[in-house]
Amino acid sequence: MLLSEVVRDLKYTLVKGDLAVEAASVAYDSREVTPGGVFVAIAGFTVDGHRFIGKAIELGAAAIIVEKDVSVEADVAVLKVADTREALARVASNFYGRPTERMNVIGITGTNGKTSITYFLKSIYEQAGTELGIIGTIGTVIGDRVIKNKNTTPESLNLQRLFVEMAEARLKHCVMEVSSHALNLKRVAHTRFNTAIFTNLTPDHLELHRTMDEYFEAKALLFDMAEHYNIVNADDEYGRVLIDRLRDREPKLVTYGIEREADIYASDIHYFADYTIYTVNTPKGTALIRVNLPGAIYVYNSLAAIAAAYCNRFSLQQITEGIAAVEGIKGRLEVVYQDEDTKIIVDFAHTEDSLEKALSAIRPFTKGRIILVFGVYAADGKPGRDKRRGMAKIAAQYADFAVVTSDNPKEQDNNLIIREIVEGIEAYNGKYEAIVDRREAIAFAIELSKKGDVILIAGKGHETSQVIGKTEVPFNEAEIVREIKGSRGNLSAG
Ligand SMILES: CC(=O)N[C@H]1[C@@H](OP(=O)(O)OP(=O)(O)OC[C@H]2O[C@@H](n3ccc(=O)[nH]c3=O)[C@H](O)[C@@H]2O)O[C@H](CO)[C@@H](O)[C@@H]1O[C@H](C)C(=O)N[C@@H](C)C(=O)N[C@H](CCC(=O)O)C(=O)O
Ligand SMILES: Nc1ncnc2c1ncn2[C@@H]1O[C@H](COP(=O)(O)OP(=O)(O)OP(=O)(O)O)[C@@H](O)[C@H]1O
Repeated sequence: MLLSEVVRDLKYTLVKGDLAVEAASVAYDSREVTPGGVFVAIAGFTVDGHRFIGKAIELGAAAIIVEKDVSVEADVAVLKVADTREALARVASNFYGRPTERMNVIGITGTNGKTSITYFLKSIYEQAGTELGIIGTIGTVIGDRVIKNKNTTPESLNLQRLFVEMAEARLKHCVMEVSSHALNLKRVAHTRFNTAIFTNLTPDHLELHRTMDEYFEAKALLFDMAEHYNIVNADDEYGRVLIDRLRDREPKLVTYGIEREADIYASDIHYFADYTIYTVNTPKGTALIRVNLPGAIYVYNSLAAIAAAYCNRFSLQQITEGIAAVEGIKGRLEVVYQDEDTKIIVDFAHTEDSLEKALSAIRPFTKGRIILVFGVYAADGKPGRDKRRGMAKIAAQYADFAVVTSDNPKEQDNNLIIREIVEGIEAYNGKYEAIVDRREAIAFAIELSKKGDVILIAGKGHETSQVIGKTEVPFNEAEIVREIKGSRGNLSAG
């Protein structure tokens, strides 16, 4: 493709060189530049990509896109733009032939529930005989293939490439999780969304966004991008702020909820230990829904998926069958062990709100105690301390006993993290034991449990490794539970 085509609709100043050259590839990492490629220099959080222009030229770059003044002697084209992250998204979309112009893309943002919604939607599409690709925390799913993503929402260049892979696999529909980081860092700029969904907003990622309002404004960006529908949770405080902003505006606003008036809402909800039954009310009629996951959170998540499917013209029968066909979601209140005495559940809850919701979903069906095994990963500083304190408070108030352990301590001081959590639990008179090694902590909880108790292992969900320092060590909680339990009992999942 000619460089002039690659930079179509990009606002730039041509500092040197000309655009009538072939552009063989695009890279935002100098180490990935190939001969004849375009290198986009990004000033990152750790290093400044402009420092690696020399390296990119050594590897054969034909063009460089920068946002700073640079001096380049080599015979390459240099284009200066206002924001290279935005430029990367434009160039990536052009280079891959603007794939989302021929695709139906549904974007989901919000603190919790995004992954679950992608799986409910995939199932509805499948029941109706249509394939839906997924991009999110669990990876990119294209048919039977799961590709690991470095980020929940990949960098624009990787993202546009994934859309092309979906198109090559003849997928015309994609649902993706859109993180607030991605919106701020322009990873989804120049992606065309048909529908946008807002789940909820509770404290998380405050090390990057600083305040809840900043965090909200980052999420809100998605709702200026969707072309046909904006779907918003009417029961969420920030959802209602968004609704006020989006009402009487294009695209069409569709609300969902349980408590407040909404276009699509649940009534007659009956909660059971492993599933929930409710009536969904839509402008086109009602239907009985069975969700094979417990708790109000999965009523909300399934409602969001139903709203998106409704907007995309699926029938109530297809919707009902699709939701019922989801037997469970990896690491989401997943029962990894059950016998007549104990139930052991693994869940991805890693924020204050999600931990509270996960514990609340389990409580009504627990005859004995809830023993919670958890740690908190959060960087140092006030947002990190607040998160540890907040989750400790929930543990003290909603669990009967907490085994405090490590999550993904990364390069943080694990003992300090655990000490801060323990202080938080003590402040609310909670019962606890602190065991740094997560496997030992799980073993301790199992040893401690008595007939009727439920063990909730929270924080890592579907993840199969633990990051300690810079090392990623294998850590599969379902397998670990099975090993500890040996051949006793009856494994129900994993
Ligand atoms: C804090 C953050 O968001 N960092 C993201 C950012 O990295 P960065 O700015 O630190 O990059 P950097 O290392 O400073 O490098 C700057 C530039 O120089 C380039 N470089 C670097 C070295 C070199 O030799 N040559 C070279 O060209 C790099 O490729 C890069 O383009 O840009 C990278 C490329 O897009 C991202 O992969 C990276 O995500 C990191 C891995 C991350 O952990 N991000 C998290 C916070 C995140 O984005 N999370 C959200 C939400 C998750 C959730 O749902 O909870 C997500 O969407 O994943
Ligand atoms: N609607 C909800 N409201 C609050 N908490 C929820 C909701 N849905 C799920 N959760 C809790 O949050 C955890 C993460 O859920 P899920 O993976 O669906 O969210 P997510 O938005 O994809 O999160 P992340 O971006 O961190 O991957 C679940 O394991 C559960 O404990």
